[in-house]
Amino acid sequence: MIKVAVNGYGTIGKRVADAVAAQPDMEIIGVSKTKPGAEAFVAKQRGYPLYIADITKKENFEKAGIQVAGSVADMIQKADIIVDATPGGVGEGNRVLYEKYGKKAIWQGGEDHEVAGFSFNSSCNYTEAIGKQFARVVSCNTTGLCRIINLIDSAFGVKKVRATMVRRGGDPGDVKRGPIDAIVLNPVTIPSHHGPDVQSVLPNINIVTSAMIVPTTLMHMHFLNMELKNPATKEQVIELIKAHSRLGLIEKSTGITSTAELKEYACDLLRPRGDLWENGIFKESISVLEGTDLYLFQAIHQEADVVVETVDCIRAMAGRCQTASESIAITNKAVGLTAIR
Ligand SMILES: NC(=O)C1=CN([C@@H]2O[C@H](COP(=O)(O)OP(=O)(O)OC[C@H]3O[C@@H](n4cnc5c(N)ncnc54)[C@H](O)[C@@H]3O)[C@@H](O)[C@H]2O)C=CC1
Ligand SMILES: O=C(OP(=O)(O)O)[C@H](O)COP(=O)(O)O
Repeated sequence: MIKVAVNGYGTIGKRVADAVAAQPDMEIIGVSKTKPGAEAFVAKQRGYPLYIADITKKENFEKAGIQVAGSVADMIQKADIIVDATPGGVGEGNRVLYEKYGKKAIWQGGEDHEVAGFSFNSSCNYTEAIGKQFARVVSCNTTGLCRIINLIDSAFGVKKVRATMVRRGGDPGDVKRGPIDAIVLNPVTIPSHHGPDVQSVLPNINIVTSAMIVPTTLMHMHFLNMELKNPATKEQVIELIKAHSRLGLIEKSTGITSTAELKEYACDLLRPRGDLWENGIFKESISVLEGTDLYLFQAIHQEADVVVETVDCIRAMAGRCQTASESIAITNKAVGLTAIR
């Protein structure tokens, strides 16, 4: 069993912990928090040993009835690999600890590519991660972009991508975030950071992105245009999407034309936490104009899509599966991911 620690048991960390615990070849040896709170109680209920960043705060946890297994340094020493899901910018400072104990570590998309020197997406560069000490799973938006762009590029060649991201303001539990009543250009400059981030995984893709933030918490929405090198038909694109286990297709007959209805659908399908690990591509939006001009809308569940990628990244770095398809199949089966059709 691969011994996995999750440093930072928040929105992403708690999902990664459950996904790892569900795998046949991995186990959670500990998760970490800074303060006692609802997520610490969830960790206790799940039976994950809880470690804390600042051991002098141990009493605060114990007073709240939460047992502390030790410090983050203790946790790291017990693990084969650490998933760092601390808030963006915090994880970079943890690298010295992972180096000190000679451990493998995976960061999330809030950190810069340079923190690991390697950015990961299961469908695009799984084999490059095999045996690596450090990797970064790209952000939720970049993950959603990489999946579809790489698929289309492999089949028809992509000359140029233009994409606009309508980003959720914060996660459902992020009560202090906004905006409450605005569409914020974020960033106001073009290109946004998403294009270069896609290129950290797919260096040969010519891409320009722009982004804004809106007052919603459920999902992001992407508008994508890909100029193709070779002609394609709408039907061919749909067949390719259907064959990809992490690209979901939203049929007209569902009546779903929004993130809210899509999230409700995922909840009604009894996905854990209503998580949509796959891209939600609106079938009706797929259009190929003049043979080489592909357009589509896709919804991305920011809290979920990177979770399954992180599990594959663990398996690749541990050297357990030599191909992406093998690892993706194990991960999907263990969490119960069958892409929506
Ligand atoms: N929330 C999202 O939609 C997505 C987040 N990401 C990335 O995932 C990473 C984590 O983000 P979230 O889960 O949203 O953050 P979060 O704020 O929900 O969770 C972070 C957790 O880390 C803990 N923490 C803070 N400092 C710590 C420290 N020094 N040591 C140990 N634990 C510490 C906090 O108590 C909290 O439980 C970031 O890099 C973010 O950019 C990536 C994709 C989507
Ligand atoms: O990494 C993300 O988005 P991004 O790809 O737009 O940077 C996640 O949705 C987290 O974004 P946040 O930094 O707004 O919490």
